[in-house]
Amino acid sequence: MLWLDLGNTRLKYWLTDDIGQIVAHDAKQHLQAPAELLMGLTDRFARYAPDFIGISSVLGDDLNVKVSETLSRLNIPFEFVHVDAEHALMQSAYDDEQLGCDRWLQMLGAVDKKKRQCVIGCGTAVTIDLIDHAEHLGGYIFPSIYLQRESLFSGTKQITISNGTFDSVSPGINTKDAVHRGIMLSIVGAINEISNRYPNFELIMTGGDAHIIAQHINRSVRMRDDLLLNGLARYFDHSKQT
Ligand SMILES: Nc1ncnc2c1ncn2[C@@H]1O[C@H](COP(=O)(O)OP(=O)(O)O)[C@@H](O)[C@H]1O
Ligand SMILES: CC(C)(COP(=O)(O)O)[C@@H](O)C(=O)NCCC(=O)O
Ligand SMILES: [K+]
Repeated sequence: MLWLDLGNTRLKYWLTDDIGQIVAHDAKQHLQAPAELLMGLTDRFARYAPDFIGISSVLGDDLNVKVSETLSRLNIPFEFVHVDAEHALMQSAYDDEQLGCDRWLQMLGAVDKKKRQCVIGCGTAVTIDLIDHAEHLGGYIFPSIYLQRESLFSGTKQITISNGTFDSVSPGINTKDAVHRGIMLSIVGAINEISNRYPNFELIMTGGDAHIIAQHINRSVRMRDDLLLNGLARYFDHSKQT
């Protein structure tokens, strides 16, 4: 199988064998041209001859059409995931016409009907979703640390910071530190607030920036780099059965 995750910043793919083991995977920035990036990967994909392609995309209809055109050349059946608030594995209170398919799949990949869970996706946006015994209660969307920095840079005259590291949440005594630490505190503070409000929810993190953010969280956090892939596998496994 070939699994594709088209996020706002990166295209990730995983090739798996008959028993679900990953035989190849990668993550690449697509610069809003995922179809062109995929075109360059088709030889590689064809060599593994997957029998099916499952896709999660949050890039919208126009780019999805272009991606479909590129994938059609492979002559391998493919299918985009559609969010279903009434899925057998997880019910959701969220408007399923609006819920991002990556958020939903990450939850589907984590959901356990015996648990209370808080799934934190750290990509182009940071998302925090609450699941109570396989019922999605809803969640929150924040700009990532990088988007927050870009908005300060473009919305102010005296903040000219465009690089630096997010390594602390102590008070800054210069602009560069104040910017990076303030941004990190906004996300860490939100996660701490959620974990105070929902003390019995297990914190689960995934996404490109999960490791940077997790360093500043005092509670134990379960890192799950495989959540979206697991969600894709569960989704298509289920749709084959029904
Ligand atoms: N302006 C930026 N500078 C540096 N890295 C960035 C910037 N914007 C995004 N990134 C990186 O891109 C990655 C996006 O994570 P990922 O989980 O792949 O997100 P998405 O699913 O939204 O594409 C993150 O690791 C983040 O560090
Ligand atoms: C919230 C997101 C931008 C996160 O995307 P990502 O950071 O993974 O690229 C995406 O899931 C999305 O576009 N969602 C639609 C809005 C919603 O979930 O309500
Ligand atoms: K957007």
